[in-house]
Amino acid sequence: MNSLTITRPDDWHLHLRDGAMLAGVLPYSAAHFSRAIIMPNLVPPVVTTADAAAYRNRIEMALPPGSTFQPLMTLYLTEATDADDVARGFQEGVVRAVKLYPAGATTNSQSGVRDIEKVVPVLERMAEIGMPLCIHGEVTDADIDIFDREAVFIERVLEPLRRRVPGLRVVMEHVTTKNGVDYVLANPKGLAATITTHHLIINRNAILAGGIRPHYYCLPVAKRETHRLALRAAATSGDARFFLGTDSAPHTDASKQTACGCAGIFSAINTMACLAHVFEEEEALDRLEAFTSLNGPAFYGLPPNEARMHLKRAADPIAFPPRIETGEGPVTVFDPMFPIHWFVADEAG
Ligand SMILES: NC(=O)N[C@@H](CC(=O)O)C(=O)O
Ligand SMILES: [Zn+2]
Ligand SMILES: [Zn+2]
Repeated sequence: MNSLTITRPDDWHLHLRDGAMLAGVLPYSAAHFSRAIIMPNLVPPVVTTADAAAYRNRIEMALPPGSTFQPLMTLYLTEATDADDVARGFQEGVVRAVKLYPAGATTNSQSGVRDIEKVVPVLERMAEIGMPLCIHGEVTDADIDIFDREAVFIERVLEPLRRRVPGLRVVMEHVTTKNGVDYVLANPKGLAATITTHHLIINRNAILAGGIRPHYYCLPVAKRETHRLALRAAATSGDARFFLGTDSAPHTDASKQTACGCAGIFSAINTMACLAHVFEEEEALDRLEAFTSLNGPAFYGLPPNEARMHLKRAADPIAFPPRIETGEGPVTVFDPMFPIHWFVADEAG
């Protein structure tokens, strides 16, 4: 197959940052995606509906002229989050979901939640009104091995939390393990997971074998091959509980290529091309649309986009830029380590 037409995709997990970085990266997401769930881990984080409305406005101001890209806003859950503010934001359509970061789990998560009991009233309110909770599912205990943190989180935090607040709709963000996939498969109601492009492509060897490669370091960290294969099977299965969240997370090269580099992979530019490659490899091109364009809207209670996207396969590999320039400095683009022949034939403005 050399071309494919799908419903225009959405990105259900995206970091756009703010200021000069926002201006530098936003056009790439807006060129391919109609909507995206925007992560709230700014400094300081997006914690109130007013913060979310102001951030949405800054995103809209940074859009290329004529773009119809729609940012779907989230709130960063803290132990001081006000349930009334959350409910108001959801009912007014300003806020689509709340994001739970365990304190210290990832980039800018210092204000995250330490004691789940403290946020139970907010979670109960969300369950009542049908508002989804997006979770960065890793424990932060120093004595838990970094490669085990997702699996341990499911057992120790996620399962008890879901029992404590039945009816809460949960998205396990960027699942990276077979444990995560199996947990979703075993729980038919109110649970879904996003999967990133890069976790379908790299395993942990990409970061560590033959030299340390900071541009493959992200959180949750890529795991061993068996996990990558489980993620591929889930993403290409067509199962409505799995959908795309690129977790495109730009950091400048200076902040990644250093003794203590930031976690995050910037993939907005070539995500759709990489995904077409992966789904072709898995003989599942007919299920790409479910993963990128249908399952996410269904979970979030939104209609799929009316617009279409045309993907084409070129005879020669596509030359994606190795990095982009932003007002904050260069940002390296995800390199899948294989030639990509697919490209998006109709980029939006
Ligand atoms: N994924 C990452 O490695 N980094 C994200 C944070 C996150 O999604 O955990 C970031 O904001 O840089
Ligand atoms: Zn995360
Ligand atoms: Zn993220």
